[in-house]
Amino acid sequence: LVLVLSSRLLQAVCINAVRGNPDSVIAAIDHFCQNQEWAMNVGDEKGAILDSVVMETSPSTVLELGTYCGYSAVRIMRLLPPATRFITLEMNPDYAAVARQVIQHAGLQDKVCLVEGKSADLIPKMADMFGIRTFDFVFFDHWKDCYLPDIRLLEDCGLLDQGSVVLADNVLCPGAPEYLDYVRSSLRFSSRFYRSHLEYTRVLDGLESRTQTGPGSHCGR
Ligand SMILES: CCc1ncnc2c1ncn2[C@@H]1O[C@H](/C=C/CNC(=O)c2cc(-c3ccc(F)cc3)cc(O)c2O)[C@@H](O)[C@H]1O
Ligand SMILES: [Mg+2]
Repeated sequence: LVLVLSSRLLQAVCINAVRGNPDSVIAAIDHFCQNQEWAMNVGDEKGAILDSVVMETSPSTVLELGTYCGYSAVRIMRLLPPATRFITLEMNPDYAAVARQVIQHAGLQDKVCLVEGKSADLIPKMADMFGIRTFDFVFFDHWKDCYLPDIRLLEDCGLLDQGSVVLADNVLCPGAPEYLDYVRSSLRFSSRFYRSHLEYTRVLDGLESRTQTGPGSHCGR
Protein backbone atom coordinates (compact mmCIF):
# COMPACT_ATOMS: atom_id res chain seq x y z
CA LEU A 1 0.00 0.00 0.00
CA VAL A 2 1.52 3.34 -1.03
CA LEU A 3 0.97 5.94 1.71
CA VAL A 4 1.27 9.68 1.19
CA LEU A 5 3.55 11.63 3.57
CA SER A 6 0.73 12.77 5.87
CA SER A 7 -0.43 9.16 6.24
CA ARG A 8 3.12 7.98 6.97
CA LEU A 9 3.37 10.71 9.61
CA LEU A 10 0.06 9.51 11.13
CA GLN A 11 1.37 5.91 11.07
CA ALA A 12 4.47 7.03 13.00
CA VAL A 13 2.18 8.62 15.62
CA CYS A 14 0.02 5.48 15.92
CA ILE A 15 3.08 3.26 16.31
CA ASN A 16 5.31 5.44 18.52
CA ALA A 17 3.03 7.69 20.56
CA VAL A 18 1.11 6.77 23.71
CA ARG A 19 -2.66 7.30 23.32
CA GLY A 20 -3.87 10.24 25.39
CA ASN A 21 -0.36 11.63 25.82
CA PRO A 22 0.08 14.85 23.78
CA ASP A 23 3.80 15.14 24.54
CA SER A 24 4.44 11.67 23.11
CA VAL A 25 2.50 12.61 19.94
CA ILE A 26 4.66 15.73 19.55
CA ALA A 27 7.84 13.70 20.16
CA ALA A 28 6.77 11.01 17.66
CA ILE A 29 6.14 13.59 14.91
CA ASP A 30 9.41 15.44 15.61
CA HIS A 31 11.36 12.14 15.59
CA PHE A 32 9.70 11.10 12.30
CA CYS A 33 10.46 14.46 10.66
CA GLN A 34 14.03 14.61 11.99
CA ASN A 35 14.94 11.03 11.08
CA GLN A 36 12.59 9.79 8.36
CA GLU A 37 10.95 12.54 6.30
CA TRP A 38 10.84 16.31 6.63
CA ALA A 39 7.33 17.75 6.96
CA MET A 40 6.16 21.34 7.45
CA ASN A 41 5.17 21.14 11.13
CA VAL A 42 6.24 24.15 13.19
CA GLY A 43 8.65 21.71 14.88
CA ASP A 44 10.28 21.54 18.30
CA GLU A 45 12.50 24.66 18.22
CA LYS A 46 9.85 27.12 16.97
CA GLY A 47 7.30 25.01 18.89
CA ALA A 48 8.96 25.96 22.17
CA ILE A 49 8.58 29.64 21.22
CA LEU A 50 4.92 29.00 20.32
CA ASP A 51 4.45 27.34 23.73
CA SER A 52 5.92 30.35 25.55
CA VAL A 53 3.78 32.89 23.70
CA VAL A 54 0.64 30.78 24.31
CA MET A 55 1.41 30.48 28.03
CA GLU A 56 2.21 34.18 28.29
CA THR A 57 -1.10 35.06 26.57
CA SER A 58 -3.15 32.34 28.36
CA PRO A 59 -5.96 32.83 25.84
CA SER A 60 -9.54 31.70 26.31
CA THR A 61 -10.26 31.85 22.56
CA VAL A 62 -7.75 30.59 19.97
CA LEU A 63 -7.87 30.45 16.16
CA GLU A 64 -5.33 28.56 14.03
CA LEU A 65 -5.13 28.92 10.24
CA GLY A 66 -3.67 25.84 8.52
CA THR A 67 -4.09 22.73 10.66
CA TYR A 68 -2.02 20.52 8.33
CA CYS A 69 -1.41 17.31 10.39
CA GLY A 70 -2.47 18.81 13.71
CA TYR A 71 1.00 19.18 15.27
CA SER A 72 0.56 22.80 16.40
CA ALA A 73 -3.06 22.17 17.42
CA VAL A 74 -1.77 19.49 19.83
CA ARG A 75 1.08 21.79 20.97
CA ILE A 76 -1.30 24.65 21.72
CA MET A 77 -4.17 22.71 23.29
CA ARG A 78 -1.99 20.57 25.59
CA LEU A 79 -1.16 23.83 27.41
CA LEU A 80 -4.69 25.20 27.81
CA PRO A 81 -7.64 24.28 30.06
CA PRO A 82 -10.63 22.32 28.64
CA ALA A 83 -12.82 25.46 28.74
CA THR A 84 -10.62 27.11 26.10
CA ARG A 85 -12.34 27.64 22.72
CA PHE A 86 -9.88 26.39 20.08
CA ILE A 87 -10.82 26.56 16.40
CA THR A 88 -8.47 25.39 13.63
CA LEU A 89 -9.20 25.84 9.92
CA GLU A 90 -7.99 23.41 7.20
CA MET A 91 -8.99 23.55 3.52
CA ASN A 92 -7.59 20.14 2.48
CA PRO A 93 -9.88 17.24 3.50
CA ASP A 94 -7.03 14.69 3.42
CA TYR A 95 -4.91 16.75 5.81
CA ALA A 96 -8.00 17.41 7.95
CA ALA A 97 -8.63 13.67 8.21
CA VAL A 98 -5.03 13.02 9.31
CA ALA A 99 -5.15 15.93 11.77
CA ARG A 100 -8.35 14.63 13.38
CA GLN A 101 -6.66 11.28 14.02
CA VAL A 102 -3.46 12.87 15.35
CA ILE A 103 -5.52 15.11 17.67
CA GLN A 104 -7.58 12.09 18.77
CA HIS A 105 -4.44 10.06 19.48
CA ALA A 106 -3.33 12.90 21.74
CA GLY A 107 -6.69 12.70 23.55
CA LEU A 108 -7.52 16.31 22.68
CA GLN A 109 -10.48 15.69 20.35
CA ASP A 110 -12.95 17.26 22.82
CA LYS A 111 -10.91 20.47 23.05
CA VAL A 112 -10.26 21.03 19.34
CA CYS A 113 -12.79 22.23 16.79
CA LEU A 114 -11.38 21.50 13.34
CA VAL A 115 -13.40 23.20 10.58
CA GLU A 116 -12.81 22.23 6.95
CA GLY A 117 -12.75 25.11 4.50
CA LYS A 118 -10.85 28.16 3.34
CA SER A 119 -9.99 30.80 5.93
CA ALA A 120 -11.45 33.66 3.88
CA ASP A 121 -14.80 31.86 3.69
CA LEU A 122 -14.86 30.80 7.35
CA ILE A 123 -13.47 33.83 9.21
CA PRO A 124 -16.59 35.95 8.52
CA LYS A 125 -18.73 33.12 9.95
CA MET A 126 -16.85 32.71 13.25
CA ALA A 127 -19.27 34.87 15.23
CA ASP A 128 -22.38 33.12 13.85
CA MET A 129 -20.96 29.57 13.88
CA PHE A 130 -19.27 29.67 17.27
CA GLY A 131 -20.57 32.75 19.08
CA ILE A 132 -17.02 34.02 19.31
CA ARG A 133 -16.67 37.80 19.46
CA THR A 134 -12.88 38.16 19.51
CA PHE A 135 -9.87 35.82 19.50
CA ASP A 136 -7.25 36.27 22.23
CA PHE A 137 -4.64 34.32 20.25
CA VAL A 138 -4.34 33.54 16.52
CA PHE A 139 -1.66 31.28 14.98
CA PHE A 140 -0.91 31.77 11.23
CA ASP A 141 0.73 28.77 9.57
CA HIS A 142 -1.16 28.45 6.28
CA TRP A 143 -0.20 29.63 2.76
CA LYS A 144 2.15 32.56 3.32
CA ASP A 145 0.48 34.84 0.76
CA CYS A 146 -2.73 34.52 2.77
CA TYR A 147 -1.24 36.02 5.95
CA LEU A 148 -1.79 39.66 4.96
CA PRO A 149 -5.33 39.34 3.52
CA ASP A 150 -6.38 37.19 6.48
CA ILE A 151 -5.16 39.53 9.23
CA ARG A 152 -6.97 42.37 7.43
CA LEU A 153 -10.10 40.19 7.25
CA LEU A 154 -9.86 39.38 10.97
CA GLU A 155 -9.64 43.12 11.70
CA ASP A 156 -12.51 43.99 9.37
CA CYS A 157 -14.69 41.34 11.06
CA GLY A 158 -13.86 42.89 14.46
CA LEU A 159 -12.39 39.57 15.63
CA LEU A 160 -9.23 41.14 17.09
CA ASP A 161 -9.35 43.41 20.12
CA GLN A 162 -6.97 45.11 22.57
CA GLY A 163 -4.49 42.50 23.78
CA SER A 164 -5.16 40.04 20.94
CA VAL A 165 -1.95 38.31 19.86
CA VAL A 166 -1.36 37.14 16.29
CA LEU A 167 1.67 34.83 15.95
CA ALA A 168 2.87 33.97 12.43
CA ASP A 169 5.18 31.09 11.46
CA ASN A 170 7.77 31.24 8.64
CA VAL A 171 8.19 34.98 8.39
CA LEU A 172 11.71 34.40 7.00
CA CYS A 173 11.44 30.97 5.32
CA PRO A 174 9.46 30.65 3.07
CA GLY A 175 8.84 34.25 4.17
CA ALA A 176 5.90 36.64 4.31
CA PRO A 177 7.44 40.04 3.42
CA GLU A 178 4.25 42.00 2.76
CA TYR A 179 2.75 40.66 6.01
CA LEU A 180 5.88 41.67 7.96
CA ASP A 181 5.80 45.19 6.51
CA TYR A 182 2.15 45.51 7.47
CA VAL A 183 2.40 44.30 11.09
CA ARG A 184 5.59 46.32 11.69
CA SER A 185 4.19 49.53 10.20
CA SER A 186 1.23 50.49 12.35
CA LEU A 187 1.44 52.27 15.72
CA ARG A 188 -1.72 50.47 16.82
CA PHE A 189 0.28 47.31 17.32
CA SER A 190 3.51 46.20 18.95
CA SER A 191 5.32 43.47 17.05
CA ARG A 192 8.19 41.22 18.06
CA PHE A 193 10.44 38.89 16.00
CA TYR A 194 11.50 35.56 17.51
CA ARG A 195 14.62 34.38 15.69
CA SER A 196 14.73 30.62 15.19
CA HIS A 197 15.30 28.00 12.49
CA LEU A 198 13.19 26.25 9.87
CA GLU A 199 11.79 23.12 11.47
CA TYR A 200 14.26 20.19 11.61
CA THR A 201 16.99 22.23 9.82
CA ARG A 202 19.68 24.86 10.45
CA VAL A 203 18.08 27.27 7.98
CA LEU A 204 17.24 30.64 9.51
CA ASP A 205 13.54 31.30 10.14
CA GLY A 206 11.43 32.96 12.81
CA LEU A 207 8.04 33.82 14.20
CA GLU A 208 6.54 37.31 14.41
CA SER A 209 4.01 38.19 17.08
CA ARG A 210 1.76 41.23 16.85
CA THR A 211 -0.14 42.47 19.87
CA GLN A 212 -3.00 44.89 19.44
CA THR A 213 -2.42 47.92 21.65
CA GLY A 214 -5.35 50.16 20.64
CA PRO A 215 -9.04 49.16 20.84
CA GLY A 216 -10.52 46.83 18.19
CA SER A 217 -11.46 48.41 14.86
CA HIS A 218 -15.15 48.42 15.91
CA CYS A 219 -14.54 50.40 19.09
CA GLY A 220 -13.50 53.78 17.71
CA ARG A 221 -10.17 54.73 16.12
C1 LIG B 1 -6.68 29.56 1.46
C2 LIG B 1 -6.45 29.82 2.91
C3 LIG B 1 -6.41 28.55 3.65
N1 LIG B 1 -7.49 28.13 4.36
C4 LIG B 1 -7.44 26.96 5.03
N2 LIG B 1 -6.37 26.12 5.04
C5 LIG B 1 -5.30 26.51 4.34
C6 LIG B 1 -5.26 27.72 3.62
N3 LIG B 1 -4.04 27.84 3.03
C7 LIG B 1 -3.35 26.73 3.36
N4 LIG B 1 -4.10 25.92 4.13
C8 LIG B 1 -3.67 24.64 4.69
O1 LIG B 1 -2.57 24.93 5.56
C9 LIG B 1 -1.47 24.07 5.26
C10 LIG B 1 -0.48 24.84 4.46
C11 LIG B 1 0.56 25.40 5.06
C12 LIG B 1 1.56 26.19 4.23
N5 LIG B 1 2.85 26.11 4.91
C13 LIG B 1 3.95 26.22 4.19
O2 LIG B 1 3.93 26.43 2.98
C14 LIG B 1 5.25 26.02 4.89
C15 LIG B 1 6.37 25.77 4.11
C16 LIG B 1 7.60 25.53 4.69
C17 LIG B 1 8.78 25.28 3.83
C18 LIG B 1 8.67 24.42 2.73
C19 LIG B 1 9.77 24.19 1.93
C20 LIG B 1 10.99 24.77 2.24
F1 LIG B 1 12.07 24.52 1.45
C21 LIG B 1 11.12 25.63 3.33
C22 LIG B 1 10.00 25.88 4.13
C23 LIG B 1 7.74 25.54 6.09
C24 LIG B 1 6.60 25.80 6.88
O3 LIG B 1 6.68 25.82 8.24
C25 LIG B 1 5.36 26.04 6.28
O4 LIG B 1 4.29 26.32 7.10
C26 LIG B 1 -2.06 22.94 4.46
O5 LIG B 1 -2.59 21.97 5.33
C27 LIG B 1 -3.14 23.66 3.68
O6 LIG B 1 -4.15 22.78 3.23
MG1 LIG C 1 4.95 26.74 9.11
